[in-house]
Amino acid sequence: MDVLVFGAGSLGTLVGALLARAHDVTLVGRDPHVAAVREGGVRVSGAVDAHTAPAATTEYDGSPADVAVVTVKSFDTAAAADALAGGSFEAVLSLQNGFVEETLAARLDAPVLAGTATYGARLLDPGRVACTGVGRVALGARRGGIDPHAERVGKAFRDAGIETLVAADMPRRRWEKLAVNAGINAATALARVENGALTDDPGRELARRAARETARVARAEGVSLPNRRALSALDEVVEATSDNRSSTLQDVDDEKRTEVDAINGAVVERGERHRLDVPTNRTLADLLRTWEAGRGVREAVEASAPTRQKESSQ
Ligand SMILES: NC(=O)C1=CN([C@@H]2O[C@H](COP(=O)(O)OP(=O)(O)OC[C@H]3O[C@@H](n4cnc5c(N)ncnc54)[C@H](O)[C@@H]3O)[C@@H](O)[C@H]2O)C=CC1
Ligand SMILES: CC(C)(CO)C(=O)C(=O)O
Repeated sequence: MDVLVFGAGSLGTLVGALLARAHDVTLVGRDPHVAAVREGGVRVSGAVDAHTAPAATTEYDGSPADVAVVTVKSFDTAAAADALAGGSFEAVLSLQNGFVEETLAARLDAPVLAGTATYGARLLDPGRVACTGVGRVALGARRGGIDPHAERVGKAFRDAGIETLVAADMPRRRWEKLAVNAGINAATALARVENGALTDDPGRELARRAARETARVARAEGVSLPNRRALSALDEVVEATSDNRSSTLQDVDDEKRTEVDAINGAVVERGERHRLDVPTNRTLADLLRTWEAGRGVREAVEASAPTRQKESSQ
């Protein structure tokens, strides 16, 4: 299978290098990483040991591929879709955080599959990536149901030795992952702690409040996500990744823009559609956006707009 991985950073390089064990893979990324991959391939260390030689480029040339895997940060999705628009793919798979599939689907002709990845990846140096935790890729039709493209892509991932589940309930799974990220990412980034710090109060209850709010918004969106399911997923991930520095904490460490808009910000935005107040997510989003504006990693943004309920009561 011909695979294009668009966004050869931490996750894209790990997944692309592993896929290259069984498929023809081309990474699209930036120098000096691309130059190093061209020179010596990708060395994977940590929980997985591998050395493969995918092709690599800084500019996608429109060559067709069976599947395009998108692994840019959520806020780069529209630009990535524009770059891919000239290509021909049997399917496009997003492994990103956030509800980005619609952005891809609006710009690309190919069927867009939803995916979640609980592998941990960290780009160490150009050409070197660490697998900081073996997780699982879940993928399927973004609106749920059985999809032949998902079956084919899932087989390709499994043939490359990637733990993969082809799921018919991706809407629920994406909201469940969002509840986990809403609970973990901002809290650990703002408190500058590893995920395990959320095992005990006050962090545990803070994370649970954000996750419960997220599950409530999911239900308002017509997705069946009971609080108990969101909270058990949160507990499982906190325990399984207790030594991890969340991706948002890593972004704060590196003084880089975070994915707050795709995580807590998305809960606030979707909640407003249903006149639901989500004070914990709103506060976490406003704090992270304040940090981003203060560090100049994004233009100053308006604080989250007050909910309509508040406006109507004024
Ligand atoms: N790193 C991890 O362990 C995991 C990451 N994710 C998700 O995967 C997505 C990517 O995360 P990371 O890999 O950590 O981010 P990253 O920032 O390491 O990788 C994204 C890469 O895409 C590249 N890129 C962006 N636009 C490009 C363009 N137009 N042309 C070429 N290259 C371009 C960037 O230069 C960067 O290297 C995020 O949504 C994240 O939440 C999900 C699970 C785990
Ligand atoms: C699951 C979790 C929270 C692991 O750290 C993650 O997805 C992230 O850091 O973005």
